[in-house]
Amino acid sequence: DTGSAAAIPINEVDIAYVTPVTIGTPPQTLMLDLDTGSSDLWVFSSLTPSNQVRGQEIYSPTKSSTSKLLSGHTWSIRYGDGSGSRGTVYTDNFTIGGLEVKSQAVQAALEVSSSFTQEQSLDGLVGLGFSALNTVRPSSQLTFFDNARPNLDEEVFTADLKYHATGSYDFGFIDSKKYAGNITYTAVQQSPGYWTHSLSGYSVGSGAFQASQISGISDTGTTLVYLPTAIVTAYYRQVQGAQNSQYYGGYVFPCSSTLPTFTFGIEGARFTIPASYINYTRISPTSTTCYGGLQSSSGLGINIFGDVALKAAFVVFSGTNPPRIGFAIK
Ligand SMILES: Cc1c(C=O)c(-c2nnc3c4c(C[n+]5cc6c(C)n(C)c(C)c6c(Cl)n5)n(C)c(C)c4cnn23)c(C)n1C
Repeated sequence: DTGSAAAIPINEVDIAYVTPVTIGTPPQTLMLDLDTGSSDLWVFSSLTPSNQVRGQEIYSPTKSSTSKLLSGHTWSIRYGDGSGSRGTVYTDNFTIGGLEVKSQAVQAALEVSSSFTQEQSLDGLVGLGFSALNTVRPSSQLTFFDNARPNLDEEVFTADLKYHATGSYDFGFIDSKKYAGNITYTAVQQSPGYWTHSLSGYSVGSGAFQASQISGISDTGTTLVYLPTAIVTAYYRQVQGAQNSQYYGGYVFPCSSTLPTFTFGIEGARFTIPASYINYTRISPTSTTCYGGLQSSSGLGINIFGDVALKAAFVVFSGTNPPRIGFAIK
């Protein structure tokens, strides 16, 4: 089997991408954020208190003839930005881009934090990390990818995220029309459950490539890129008027400043993030101060290759044994 679905930016600065999925019988369509940085599939539901729902589509298990309560099971998740949700669990038919998994664990939210309530275009998440990270208890549940794997033509899914445009996620095949040249693969360390791998180094603008192993996670659910302070300061040293603002919680600079590109290495291959991706957003609609798409990972305990980096490449998440991740120019 294979599947292919759109990855649609939810706002004009690609703060997150959502993908239409269908759940249950008859099919209920929700727009979910496919997130390689977590492993819970959770949705706004008919069980979510109405004062926590503001425009989101909801999953109503009672309206689905194929839903089954996974009795006695609960879940609770906290994300890197402090947001979170918790709830109960059903199994139901779940389809992304024509690829169906019967009896997928669908985690119905009983409570969501305010940042989810405020984001009306996001109806939940589909975790595509390793199932070891799933928070359902007493027995953890498998991700959509892990459930689909035995039926996939190839044990892969790919992410083709785009800058200010709709991209795609494919399951079970690698579409050679979506990239140029070769795919460079590198090893993935799957514990504790993220798609953890190393960059082989970086360069700023036209500067020399600095070879160094930088371990981090490729995370489609994180907006920006978080790298070691030494690398980030080297980058913003090239930006007139840049400063690391306590007030704004990161590197900001005059929107009129010229930004260099940022290049990262995967093994021997090189991928360049255009300056426009790193000139992320004005700190407020009328401000002339802009917030950077490259920020420091100090204090996070992990480096995160988020959407600002991933949208500069075609990325193959390979569930082979051992797992690996591949990057190609597009
Ligand atoms: C260690 C870490 C992160 C780890 O991942 C992280 C982060 N970065 N984007 C996101 C997340 C997103 C993407 N996302 C980011 C958003 C921001 C910054 N704002 C203002 C809105 C309205 C957002 C929405 Cl709707 N969506 N989503 C949906 C979730 C659940 C995230 C959790 N964390 N997260 C941050 C900011 N930090 C420090």
